[in-house]
Amino acid sequence: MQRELRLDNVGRRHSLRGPWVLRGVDLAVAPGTLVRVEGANGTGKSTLLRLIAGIDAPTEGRVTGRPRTAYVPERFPSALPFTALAYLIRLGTVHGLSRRQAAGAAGQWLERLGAAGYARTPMARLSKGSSQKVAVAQALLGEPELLVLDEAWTGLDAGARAELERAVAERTAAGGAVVFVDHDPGRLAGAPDATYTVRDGTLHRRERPATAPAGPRVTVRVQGPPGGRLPADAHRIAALAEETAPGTHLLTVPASHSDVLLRTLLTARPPWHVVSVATEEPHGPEDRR
Ligand SMILES: Nc1ncnc2c1ncn2[C@@H]1O[C@H](COP(=O)(O)OP(=O)(O)OP(=O)(O)O)[C@@H](O)[C@H]1O
Repeated sequence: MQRELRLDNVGRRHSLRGPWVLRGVDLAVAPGTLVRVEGANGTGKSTLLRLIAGIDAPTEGRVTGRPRTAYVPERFPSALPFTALAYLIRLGTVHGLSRRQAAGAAGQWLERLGAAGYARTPMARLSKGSSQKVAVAQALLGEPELLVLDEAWTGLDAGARAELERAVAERTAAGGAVVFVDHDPGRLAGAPDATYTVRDGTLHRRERPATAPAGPRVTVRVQGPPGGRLPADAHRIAALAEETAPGTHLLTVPASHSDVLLRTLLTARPPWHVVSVATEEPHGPEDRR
């Protein structure tokens, strides 16, 4: 993702004289960042996410810098006349993949989300959870520069929930941006670069998370090749990076991001040696970022 998506003085109402759902919204979503959006029921979170995803247009104001975007809506239209795989291949080609690439990516995402067994099931016959996996897969298969997730974890089983957290970490590590709403305050705890609350028809940035728990973190001690510099991707993923001795680095990441960090280090050229991995529970407010 090269540019930041910007919302400038954006407002949305659904009819000419109807109430404004949102007004005066300014937001910049920079490449590589994870943004959480919170707010009480009916305050306009989904409205905002549809504007960010580009499937709805503002009544006033401007949205600029649109990157390649994918979206998991709050309600996914599952009664479609396709099998899960056929639907994903079709969506993949819409996202610019060849049929072959789309089939490969679709199979891979269904496998990762634990839904490979449903590939040939008609969408209309899928359970709510399985159809949610297809909704998630369709957004991930084109490796979007901006991923917009509206309650995307709802209805997923534990394995798929963890896989989606990993996918978010992968997207941001690759320089993409992710904007999400989730009712669980512990979702991707400690990972968002910014948290916003929708309140009174507009967006408020929360400078320091007050209520969201920081969540468990993982510290990874790594040793680089002689004279090696910490890979840039690892720097980006890590919340904290400290060189504790020449060539030895202590990296701290939210637990949801640890797999992606380890993969980045182990697949670096030349690879880094992982000396130790430890999970830390948060201690209290001073531990939050
Ligand atoms: N297409 C529409 N036409 C008219 N009003 C709408 C439309 N879509 C949303 N609204 C109204 O806009 C307001 C905000 O809705 P929105 O779904 O964005 O809230 P939300 O914060 O996502 O809610 P929830 O937490 O319950 O999902 C609500 O009052 C809703 O009734």
